[in-house]
Amino acid sequence: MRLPERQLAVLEAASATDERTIDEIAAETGLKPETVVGAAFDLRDEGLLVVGETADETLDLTDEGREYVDAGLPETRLYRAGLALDADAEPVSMGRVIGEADLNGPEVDIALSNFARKGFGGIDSGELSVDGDADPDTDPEAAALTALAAGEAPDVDERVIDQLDSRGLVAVGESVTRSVTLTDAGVDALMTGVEATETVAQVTPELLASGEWRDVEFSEYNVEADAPTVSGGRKHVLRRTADRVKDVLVGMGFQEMEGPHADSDFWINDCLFMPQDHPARTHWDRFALDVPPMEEIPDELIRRVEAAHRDGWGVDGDGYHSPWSEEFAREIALRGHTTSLSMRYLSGIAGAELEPPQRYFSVEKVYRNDTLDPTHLLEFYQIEGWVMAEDLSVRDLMGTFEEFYRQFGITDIRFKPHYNPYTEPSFELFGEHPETGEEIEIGNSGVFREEVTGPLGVDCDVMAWGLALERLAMLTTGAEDIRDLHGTLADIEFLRNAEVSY
Ligand SMILES: N[C@@H](Cc1ccccc1)C(=O)O
Repeated sequence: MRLPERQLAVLEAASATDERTIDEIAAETGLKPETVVGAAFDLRDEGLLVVGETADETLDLTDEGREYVDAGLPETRLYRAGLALDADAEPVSMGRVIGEADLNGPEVDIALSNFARKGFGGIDSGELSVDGDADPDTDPEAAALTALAAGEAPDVDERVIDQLDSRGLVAVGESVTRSVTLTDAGVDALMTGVEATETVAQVTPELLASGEWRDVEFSEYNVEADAPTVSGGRKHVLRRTADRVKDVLVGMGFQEMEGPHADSDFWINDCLFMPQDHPARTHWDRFALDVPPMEEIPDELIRRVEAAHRDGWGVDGDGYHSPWSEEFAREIALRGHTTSLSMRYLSGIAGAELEPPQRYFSVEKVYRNDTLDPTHLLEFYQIEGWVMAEDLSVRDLMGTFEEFYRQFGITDIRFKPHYNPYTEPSFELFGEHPETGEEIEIGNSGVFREEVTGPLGVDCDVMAWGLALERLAMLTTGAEDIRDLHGTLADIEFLRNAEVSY
C-alpha cells in the first residue's frame, strides 16, 4: 500500500497506543495540528482509522480579572479601606472610603454593588459601614481568580463561575479535542507495510515548465478541515436603509438638507413655537452643551419669533404670554430632532428664499435624553421632511406617507391624531412589527401652524414630519430590539445576516 508521506507519519504515530490526540501526534511528528487533522480525515476516509471528538469547557481570566488578581477585587479594597477607617465602629463618609481604597471610574460602581451583594456591610445616606465579621479572605470569587492565575482549575461552585462570567472577569469557552484510533484495516496496513509517496500541495511554474507535474502525486483538498469563518465587509443595515430612504425621497422629488448637530435652542425649539417652559426643553430631555451662545441669528427673525411666543401670530392664537428669554434661545444643545434643519431652510438662512412648491428632506442623527429600552436609543436617526405648497390638506400628508412606505413593502400604516405645539393638525404614524405583530410608533407629522411659518416669512402651507429610521429598519428586517441595530449592545451576527427587505 502507498500513502502520502504525511498520512503515513500520522498512521505510524497513531499506532503507538490505543488512542492518541491530535496534539500528541503533532508534537511527535513535528507536523502542524491542522495538517495532522487533515491527514487524519484522509486516513479515516480510507478506513484506516477513526476520529473521535470530545468537547471540554475552558476557563480563562479576562484582562480585568487578571488585574484584580494583583490589585484585589474592588469590593474587597472597599471593605479593607472601610475597616482601616474604623467603619465597623461608626459609618464613614463614602467619599473618604472610596479615596482611601483608591477606587477610580467604573471601579466605584463595581465595588459598591458587589460590596452589598457579598454582605461586607451597608451603605446608607452616603455613608458606609462595614461588617467586622465578614471575611474577604474566604471569598470564593477571589479564590477562583487566584487559582486560574496560577493555571489551576478553581475548586468552587458552578454559580461562582457564572458570577465571575457575568462580571466579565473570566471567559468561559469550549475546546474540542480530537483523537484517533487505528481500525483493524489500519493495523493490517502497517503490518503488511506502507510506502510513502511524495505529494505536492501546490502547482509551481517549475513543475509545469519541467513537465514534472505529470509524475507527482497531488495532495487532495480536505474540505472538512477546520477553517476560520470569514465574514466579508458589508454596509450596516441602517446605512443601507438610510441610502434607500434617500433614493426613494429623491425619486419623489425631494432635495437634501444638512446642518449642525449642535444648534441653538432658537432653531431647535423657539422657531417651532415650543414654549420655553415646555418639559422637553428642560435638562431632563435635553443634552445641553457648555459652549458660548450662538451669535449669528438674524435679529429681525428673533424679534418675530419672540412676538409669536408673546402675543401670537395670525388670526387664531394670542401666544403664550409666558416669559421668553433671548439668552435661552441662543444656548446650544444637541438637537433633539432635525426639525431644526427644516426651520433653517424655511427661514431662508440655509440658502435662497424659497418659493412654493418645494420639497426637502434629511436623514440625520438626533439626540435625546431618553431611557434605553427595546424601542428607544439616546441617539437615533430621523427622516425629516417637508413639503411647501399653496394648498395642502391631511390627504396630501397621508398620501405622501403611503407612497413612501409602500416602497419598503409597508402598506398598513395607521394614523392617530396627536398634539404638537408646532403643527395643527398633527398625526402619529404606526406600523405593525412583522415578528411580534405589535403596533409600533414610526413617526410624527403635521401641518405647521401659522405661529411657525409666519415669523419665518413663509406664507403658504407646509406639511412636515419626523420618522424614525431605526423603526423603519425594525419593520423591514424584523429586528425586535432597537439595541441590536446600533450602540454598544449591537448584535453583530444579526447585522451580518439581516436582509433589508423592500
Ligand atoms: N419633530 C417631531 C417630528 C415632526 C416634524 C415636523 C412636523 C411634525 C412632527 C419629532 O421629533 O417627533
